[in-house]
Amino acid sequence: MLVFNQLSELRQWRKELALQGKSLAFVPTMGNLHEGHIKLVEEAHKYADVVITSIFVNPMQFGQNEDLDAYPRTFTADCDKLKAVNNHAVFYPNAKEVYPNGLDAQTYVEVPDTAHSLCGEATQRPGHFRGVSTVVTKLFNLVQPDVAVFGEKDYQQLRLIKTMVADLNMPIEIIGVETVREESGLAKSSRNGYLTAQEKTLAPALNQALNLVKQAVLNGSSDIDALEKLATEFIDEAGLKTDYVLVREATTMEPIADSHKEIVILAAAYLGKARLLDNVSFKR
Ligand SMILES: Nc1ncnc2c1ncn2[C@@H]1O[C@H](COP(=O)(O)OP(=O)(O)OP(=O)(O)O)[C@@H](O)[C@H]1O
Ligand SMILES: CC(C)(CO)[C@@H](O)C(=O)[O-]
Ligand code: BAL
Repeated sequence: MLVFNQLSELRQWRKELALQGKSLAFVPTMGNLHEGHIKLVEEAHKYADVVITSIFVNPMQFGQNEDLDAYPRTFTADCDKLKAVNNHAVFYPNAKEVYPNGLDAQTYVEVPDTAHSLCGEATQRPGHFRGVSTVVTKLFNLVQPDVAVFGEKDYQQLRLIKTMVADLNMPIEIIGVETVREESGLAKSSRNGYLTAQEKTLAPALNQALNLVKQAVLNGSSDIDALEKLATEFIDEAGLKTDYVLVREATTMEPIADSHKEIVILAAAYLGKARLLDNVSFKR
């Protein structure tokens, strides 16, 4: 498996691939890989001749009091996992090369609706989505993939990338992959590593709450405020602290109307040192 630290090495390799007429699929990650990431790599193989994964803990998407320094960095173990699924190349740049003019550079990418108005993220993680759209644009410029693969676990992120790629005419197909879960229903996530054994037994309540609301919507419940409140109470009573529960139209993520058939329920909650995210989407 090839490992590129330097942007110049990556660019040279990319040119050679193009000359060979090979297509390229890209899996962006922040490392500390688990079965969710590995599923993305396996899916990526279905769409292109060659698969490249990036490992980059992007400073721009972390808030001031977030876990940038504590974020788990496990490069050697990550490479072993990637080799085992025939990932061809790893892009592992340093922050100075990705941000040559620092984090206060004048140019950034923002998808305003997602960055500012959705799902409480604007209040809980200001600047987070601007950091994601900016770094994903940089990574796309560097890697120049034909296809890029993202997890549905980060539902708003996936919607944001799809909107950005369409708005900016980026010639990249975006593939979403279903969330990989523990047997308990808990969505796999790098930050689950922050949970104690005791907290891990509480964490599945987030997914249980989503399924409760899903079932109620399928049974014809239309009092969305009451359903969001019910789920919030369920999560809080289990010992987590709800950030938000929102029942939305699946593509636009607007509040739902009777005409909407595709629904997503999004939730985030704090537990110990972790902030857990989950969602379920379905047709009614
Ligand atoms: N359980 C999962 N199933 C499928 N895809 C996932 C899962 N967890 C993460 N991904 C996807 O992997 C990609 C990289 O995510 P990232 O490296 O941030 O991992 P993470 O587990 O989401 O980490 P964190 O706990 O920091 O949110 C993203 O596209 C993300 O949606
Ligand atoms: C897409 C991403 C790699 C950008 O840093 C990150 O937000 C993630 O891991 O989901
Ligand atoms: N998986 C999303 C990356 C983040 O929370 O910063």
